[in-house]
Amino acid sequence: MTAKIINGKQIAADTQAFIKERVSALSARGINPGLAVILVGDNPASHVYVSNKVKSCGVVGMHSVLEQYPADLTEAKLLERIHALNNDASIHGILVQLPLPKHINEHAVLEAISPTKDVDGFHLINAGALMTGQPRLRACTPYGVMKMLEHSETVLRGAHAVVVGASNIVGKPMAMMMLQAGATVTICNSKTRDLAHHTRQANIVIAAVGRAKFITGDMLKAGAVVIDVGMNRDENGKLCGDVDFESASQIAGAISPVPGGVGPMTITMLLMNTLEAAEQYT
Ligand SMILES: Nc1nc(=O)c2c([nH]1)NC[C@@H]1CN(c3ccc(C(=O)N[C@@H](CCC(=O)O)C(=O)O)cc3)C=[N+]21
Ligand SMILES: [Mg+2]
Repeated sequence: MTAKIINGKQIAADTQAFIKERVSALSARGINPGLAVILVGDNPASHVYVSNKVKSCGVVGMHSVLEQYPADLTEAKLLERIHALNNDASIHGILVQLPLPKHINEHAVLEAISPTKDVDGFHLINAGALMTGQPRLRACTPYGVMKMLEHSETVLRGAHAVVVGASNIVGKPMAMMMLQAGATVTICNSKTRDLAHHTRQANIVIAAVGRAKFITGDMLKAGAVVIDVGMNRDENGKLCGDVDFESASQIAGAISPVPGGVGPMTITMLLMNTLEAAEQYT
């Protein structure tokens, strides 16, 4: 069996076309959605991601501002900037790129962002809203994965989904979204005994462990839908996911690649969240 490819890049392009229409409809009513991205320090990967986010805003006709600060920026200064952006009517979404330098308390920063402008969906209010089944702004990566499952016509209701990884930004919100959609969800973590026993039961596997090519074909049920959230470098420095694509694509029914899978959807759902924030909170 050779798996169908879930093409995140294509789904992202289609979704962006839809976002672009809604942006122009909103602009016609005098509201131009705006995103502020804050980057602290000089992590080269962060620079690439952040410039991609700003570029994507342009593609859908959104306003964006990029604020860059040196690594020694104080937490107080950063909080001051967030408060200013919270009160800036031209800005509907605020994203503080992670990771932050160690001297800055990440939790304090994320909680300082107004929940109505929290387009990452990381604020306690937004995490809690998802948890209690009344989602407001949702974490971009799992939100994007939900769109990928929808586009690949994967049935969630009654299905068994296994999430490998329990982070606050991917694993936990992912599990909540699929649970809400009617799936039976197992959340595995780095300490799970006999992980393959769990993944082999799954109709849907979401790999978000941060270990290159960790999920192999022998760990899958035949025909499973596999979404790879990983972003790693392999032994040759090439970008690769948490799934061993070569073996997994022989067993899976559908699989998302890296690159060209979840990554482009994460950025697209950031735009979607900014649009939703502008539509709902102005
Ligand atoms: N506050 C915050 N929010 C984030 O959403 C956030 C963050 N911090 N810090 C870093 C991670 C990483 N991230 C990516 C998004 C898209 C791609 C992406 O588009 N990847 C392309 C490939 C890119 C390449 O070639 O390097 C793909 O998968 O096809 C990658 C990584 C968002 N993050
Ligand atoms: Mg990808």
